[in-house]
Order: sequence, then structure tokens, then C-alpha cells
Amino acid sequence: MLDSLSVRLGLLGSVLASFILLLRKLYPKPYPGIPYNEASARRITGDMMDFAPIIQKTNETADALFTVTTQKLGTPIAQVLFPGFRKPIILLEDPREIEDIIVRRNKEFDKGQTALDIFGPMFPRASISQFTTPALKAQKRLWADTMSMDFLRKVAAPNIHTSTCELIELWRLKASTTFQNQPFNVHSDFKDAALDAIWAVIVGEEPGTIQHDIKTLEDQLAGKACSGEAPPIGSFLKEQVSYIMNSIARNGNTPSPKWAQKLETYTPRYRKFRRVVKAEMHRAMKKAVDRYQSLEVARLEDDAADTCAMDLVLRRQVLQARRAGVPPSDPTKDENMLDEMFVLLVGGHDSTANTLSWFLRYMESHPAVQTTLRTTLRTFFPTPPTSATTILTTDIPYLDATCEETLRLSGTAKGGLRQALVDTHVLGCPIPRGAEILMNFHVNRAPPGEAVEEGRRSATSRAAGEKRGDGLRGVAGRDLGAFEPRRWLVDGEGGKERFDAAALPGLAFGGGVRGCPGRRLAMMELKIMVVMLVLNFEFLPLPEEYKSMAATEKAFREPDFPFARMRAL
Ligand code: HEM
Repeated sequence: MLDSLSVRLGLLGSVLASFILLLRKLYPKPYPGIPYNEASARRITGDMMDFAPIIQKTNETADALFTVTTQKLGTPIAQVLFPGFRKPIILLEDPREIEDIIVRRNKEFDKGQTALDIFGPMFPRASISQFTTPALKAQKRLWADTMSMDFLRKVAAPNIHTSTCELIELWRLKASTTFQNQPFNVHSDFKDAALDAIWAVIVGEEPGTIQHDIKTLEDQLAGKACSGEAPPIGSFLKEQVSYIMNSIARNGNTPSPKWAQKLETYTPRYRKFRRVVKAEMHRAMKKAVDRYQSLEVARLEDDAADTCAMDLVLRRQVLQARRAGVPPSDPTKDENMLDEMFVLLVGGHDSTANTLSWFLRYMESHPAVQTTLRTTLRTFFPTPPTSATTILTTDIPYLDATCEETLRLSGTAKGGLRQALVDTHVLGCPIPRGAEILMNFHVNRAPPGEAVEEGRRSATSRAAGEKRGDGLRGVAGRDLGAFEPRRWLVDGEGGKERFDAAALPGLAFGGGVRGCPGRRLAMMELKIMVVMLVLNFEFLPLPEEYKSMAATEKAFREPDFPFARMRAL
């Protein structure tokens, strides 16, 4: 009797002990030496109950994490706590130290696992989904020449100019007919124009999306029924990109983005995406390969005939195989190439379209800047330039400053994730190997808390500070919430204004080995579009209900009210 009681008590005891152990495991496990909310460490949900309602209210995920940690604690470095089965994420809001980590500390930090978890299941072979290995570096090198300035000037610039002119034609039509004095959504038109440009740059065909929009509107205005014309090539991509962006936003906000994304790849919708995209890419690739396989080696070495990024990469692969005396591999079976091309197409058009939508919001909300920009541009271009080369070879500091300021304030790519490869320190805090850091790339406010003592910075950060000074503490760093292109201008030779790209840490494209490979292309597109749009339209004040600067973070930070009201000039 006594024995059975003690067995039962023993059992109960071990059940209780296991329960307590399990409960302990569920509590957050903060990294030592890094600030955190103490109350959050005492509850299983960690900081989740604090940031979840902010995300629901603002739709800005990364910003909510900064709000409940670095901002609340008034410190540039802190950690956000999750239930014990998920490691904390370290948050960093100090542009100087962020720049140092991404540009100068590549041996200590690589791309973060969470970033790989989000893109990896959908595009496993794209460089965005991989850690930095020798194989990845080779893959990046293969594509790097497609983003060289010479190649972009030859291949991308004319295509961007053409799609900008088509967009202007569409907006002239809209502004003079259906919308007249009314605002309309510019985001979808920017997406179409950017898609036309990037598809031509990467694949070498004209998808004709904006042309199709013009034709549809003309038919509507003429009271004609739908022409029954086949949709343009670009339309398939629009639908697929929108699916991918929405999936990333939805699954990225779940407690386990990795599993949510993995499950997504088993859905019929994802399979359809893969099937449709593969078929289109295969069609385009086959045309290029057939062309190159019939060429002699000497002609294969000549890059003069490359009309797009895919041409350049495929030609090099055929050449490599020919030199090695082996049959060239079938590029349509090359998953690396497929995934890489798709990420370039998606990343390359949605990012630019969002940045341009923000640009028009700033032109509306800052009419004085708009007027200065137009007046300045007119001194260089009395009429809108008819070629991209003229725009790209003219030095206009106020134009460069406006583009840089747009990138800074829009925070199109809000944050970057890195992972520590070794035990190390950031701002004096110990960072254990494997810990992930979410860095705020959006320089729209001063770093939280007191100015960081120089002694807490890394040696490389201190050296850079001594050489360049700390722009954030100078004139350029004043009132960072305001749109002010002049913060990027300094006195140059002979009292002429000069654009200073280093006036503030430039984080809009990240940096270092894992920085944005499309940076030059994006800057080129931004510059061409800004010149052509400001010389062709005046952007008028919006009704009160459209003036909000609220945003939603998906893969990129999108304005909630991407509207413009315009008058053709
Ligand atoms: C205004 C436009 C753009 C912005 C603001 C932007 C921003 C960024 C940022 C912040 C990163 C992460 C960098 C880091 O972690 O250090 C990134 C990565 C990337 N971007 Fe862009 N980007 C833009 C345009 C483009 C374009 C036009 C392309 C392609 C043609 C592109 C392709 C990529 C790719 C493939 C990566 C991943 C790189 C890697 O993981 O190694 N982006 N971009």
C-alpha cells in the first residue's frame, strides 16, 4: 500500500519536474551583456505581446521590433526576445557601426539564417538564399559583369529611357482624359515600367506592358470593346511576382518563416508559379543558346553582340565548355541560372517601383524641392533629353542629392540581417557565434540614446570615423525625418556645390560582399526617371485623405498611398 503510494508520488514528482523543466525551456533566453526588456524575459511570449499589436496597427514589422527594443530602451543595440525555442535577435540602430559591419567585417559576419529561411525554400539556388561560400562567389562573379557600368550603359540605359518615355505617354493620356484633375495610383504604373526595363535588361525582350496599358486605355476612351489582343509577355510575370511578394510578407510574419515558406512550396499555387516562370525563361534561354552554339570561339569571345544579361552569362558558359572541349550544359536545366534570373527580375523591379512611388510622395509634400529640382534640371536640359546617355553623363549635384535623399528616407529595404561567424563584439556588447543581428538600414532618425563613446566602436569603425568624420553629428545629420536633398551637398572647387555621397552612411543598398548587386542599375533607373518625370509633369498637392506617409513592409517598404495628381508640362 505504502509502496504504491510512494510510486505514485514519485511519478507525480517526475511529471512535475518535467513540466517545470519544459516551462523553463519555454522562457526566453537572452544573450548575456546585451540590453533587453526585463519584463519580457519573465514571460514565455517574450517581446511578442508588445510588438504584435504594433505590427497589426502599422504594418511595419522590422520597425515594430526596433520600437519595442532599441527605441524603448534608448540604446543603439538591444535584443528582441521570443519563446525559448527561438533564439533572440539582436537589433542594431547605429548607421556608422552598421556600415562598418557590412562593409569591413565580412570575415566576422555573413548573411543571416532568417533571410535564407525566407528566400531559400522558394529560390534555393539563387545567391540571395545562400551563405557566402567559394561556389557562391563564383556564381556572383558570373553575374557581376552584367551590372558593370559599361554593360549597363550599353544595354540597360536605352531600355530604361524607352520605358520612361512610354510611361510619360501613358500619364499624359491619363492626366488629360480619365483622371484630369484627380489623383491616381502610380505604383502599379511604376511596376509596369520597371518590369519593362528589367525584363529587357535581363532577358533581352520587350515585354510591352506599358504599351499594352496605353492601348487598353485608348480603346476604353474610344468606347471600343476589349481588342482581344494577347496579353503582353510581361503580364505573366506581374501576376507571379505579386504572388511571391504576398507570400513572403505573409509567411515572413509567422513565428516560423522557414516552415511557413517550406509549406508554401507544396501548394498548387507555388507549383503553378514555378511551372509558368520556367516555361517563359526556357523559351527565352533557348533562343539565346541556339544563337551561340553556332558561333566560332573567336566570335564567342566578343561581347559586342550581347543584348542582355542572359546573353552575356550564357555566352560565357558556352565559351567555357567549348574551351574545355566538353559539350555545353543545357541551361534550361540549370536551376542556379533560373533562380538567379527570377530573383533579379523580382528584386530589380519591385524595389525600384517602390522607391519611385516614394519619390513622387516627396515631390508632392515638398513643393519647394520640386521647383528647385525642375529649375536646376532646366538649366542643363532646356527640353527633356532624348537619350539616356545625356542624362547619365551630365553632372548635376542637386539631382544626385535628390535621388540619394529619396533612397535614404524611403527605406525601401528597411533592414538587413547578418549572422556572427565567430564570437565577437558590437558596440562593446558580446555577440556569440551564430547570433543574428537585424540592422536598421533606414536612416530616418537619430540613433537612440546618448552618443556612443568612440571606445565602444570597433577598430575599423574608429579608423573610418577619424578619416571621414561622423556625418550624423554634423549638418547632414540634422532633422533626419525631413526630406532635404541639400544635406548631401557641400562646397566644392571655385565655390561650386558638389554632391557628397559620404555625407551620411549610405545604407539603402546594404554593402560589402552581400550588398545589393543591382545598385548601379537601380541608381541609373532612378536618375533617368526623375529627370524625365520632373521635366514632363508638375506634381500637384493631393487631397488630405491621400497625404499620409504610412507604409507597409512586404519584401520592400511600400507607401500605403502611392498616389499622384499631375499636370503635363
Ligand atoms: C532602389 C532599388 C533597390 C534597393 C533599395 C535595393 C536594396 C537592397 C538591399 C538593402 C539589399 C541587402 C543588402 C545587404 O544585406 O547588405 C539588396 C540585396 C539584393 N538586391 Fe537589391 N535593391 C534595389 C534594386 C535591386 C536591383 C535593380 C536588383 C537586380 C537587378 C537587385 C538585386 C538584389 C539581389 C540579388 C540581392 C541579394 C544579394 C545577396 O544576397 O548577396 N536589387 N538590395
